[in-house]
Amino acid sequence: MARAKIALIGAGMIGGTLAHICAREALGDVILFDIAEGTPQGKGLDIAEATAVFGQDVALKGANDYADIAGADVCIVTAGVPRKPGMSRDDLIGINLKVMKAVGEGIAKHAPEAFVICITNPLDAMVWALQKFSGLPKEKVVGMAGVLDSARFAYFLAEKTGVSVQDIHAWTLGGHGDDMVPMVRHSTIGGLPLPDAVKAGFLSQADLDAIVERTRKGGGEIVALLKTGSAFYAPAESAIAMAKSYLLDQKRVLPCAVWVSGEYGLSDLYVGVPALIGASGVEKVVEFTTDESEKAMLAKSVDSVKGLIEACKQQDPSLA
Ligand SMILES: NC(=O)C1=CN([C@@H]2O[C@H](COP(=O)(O)OP(=O)(O)OC[C@H]3O[C@@H](n4cnc5c(N)ncnc54)[C@H](O)[C@@H]3O)[C@@H](O)[C@H]2O)C=CC1
Ligand SMILES: O=C([O-])CC(=O)C(=O)O
Repeated sequence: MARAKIALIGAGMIGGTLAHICAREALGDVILFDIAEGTPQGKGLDIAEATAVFGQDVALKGANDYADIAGADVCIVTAGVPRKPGMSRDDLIGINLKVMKAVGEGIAKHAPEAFVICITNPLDAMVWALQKFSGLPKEKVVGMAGVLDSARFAYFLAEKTGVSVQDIHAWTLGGHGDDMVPMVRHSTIGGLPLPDAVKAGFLSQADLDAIVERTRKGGGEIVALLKTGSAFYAPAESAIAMAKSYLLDQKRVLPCAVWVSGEYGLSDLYVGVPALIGASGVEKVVEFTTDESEKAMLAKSVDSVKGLIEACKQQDPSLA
């Protein structure tokens, strides 16, 4: 079988990391696309030279022309700008919405059959705009945030309790902002829902509350440390998990920003929910039971996403 073709739109910190993982895992041949001349070519060549060390026969190519993404099976979009300390993700709309227009049109023209994973922030609004600008089927355009948010939640729980990250399953719902909803009742340590894990003495309620808060602000914590940009290793790994589920038809259930049509009482927007990803793209949305407090938190998070979508429509009336 021919190798898959993976187009990385944006060859910055996350794009370069994605290319490295794609090559090491031989997920497919990689096109690194960027508007910056030399950056995608340089990163592509650097990683291509590394393939002779780790022994994978994959091709990597840098490009500044959308024609090079032709026929891509997967496009992972990180084009745009990241935030710096003192900024919120929402402050990026002005620049990144314009980038999504160019990227959406490029993908529509050259890779309309691709499964598209958007990472650019503010995530829920940018994936919504990317789907509109590209006109690709909604089940083939998804946003990466929940895999990252729930990975942070799981890691903090593992760090606090000493239990292997492999036996912690954490879930978050909602938009990728500080009011995201870590799902305490549905997340488990060794199979125990977190309230039971507290009763069993794995961690205290105060520890759990602090971890929920730290998860919500996890992106900002890294921005404050790095000072020049935002997280890139964990975001890249998270998008790779989604790409693999599509390419290998793994049918994993992963928290992703997907188009909702009635699930959780929501419709006509992109928001983070558990989604089954297989060869057809988003094949199913999994609906957790939600109690009154979870419903209220989700509603607040969704309101933030709706506000961002309104801001996009005001900036670009073609989206209205
Ligand atoms: N959804 C999530 O969970 C996360 C989202 N992000 C977001 O991902 C985005 C990328 O982050 P990084 O890779 O760290 O940024 P970066 O600045 O290292 O890379 C962005 C790249 O996009 C390129 N670019 C800018 N305009 C472009 C255009 N019109 N067409 C093609 N390429 C273009 C730039 O030249 C640059 O190489 C940011 O918006 C950031 O906020 C970052 C972490 C997590
Ligand atoms: O916080 C940021 O700006 C980048 C991001 O979305 C994350 O790391 O969760």
